[in-house]
Amino acid sequence: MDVNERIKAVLAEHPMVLFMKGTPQFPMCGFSSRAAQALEQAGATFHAVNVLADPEVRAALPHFANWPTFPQLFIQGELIGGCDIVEDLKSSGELARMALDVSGAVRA
Ligand SMILES: N[C@@H](CCC(=O)N[C@@H](CS)C(=O)NCC(=O)O)C(=O)O
Repeated sequence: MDVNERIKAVLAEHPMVLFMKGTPQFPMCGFSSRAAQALEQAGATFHAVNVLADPEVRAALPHFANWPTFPQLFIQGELIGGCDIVEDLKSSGELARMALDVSGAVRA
């Protein structure tokens, strides 16, 4: 499976995916740490992919998503954005609503 197929497979398997540097428990970059924290504070259940552990995904995702930096949050296969956008969505309450919608979609 090539790297784009692997990215698509992760996005198909998990409704919320955060591509980040490090893990939510051990983030390796402040931006990734803040995005993961915002998701946790919003009550989101998300799948995290450590791009530092997968150089192929790290190199391919900016082209795949047309977004140059990490972290990158995807919801139901669509790019939502990076740390700034995730924090804005959390502050407005929208991230919690999106997380609820996703969990409802999983239950349905
Ligand atoms: N303002 C950005 C900040 C993210 C950012 O600048 N990330 C850098 C440092 S972690 C990055 O991914 N650089 C490219 C790379 O390391 O591949 C956001 O909202 O996510």
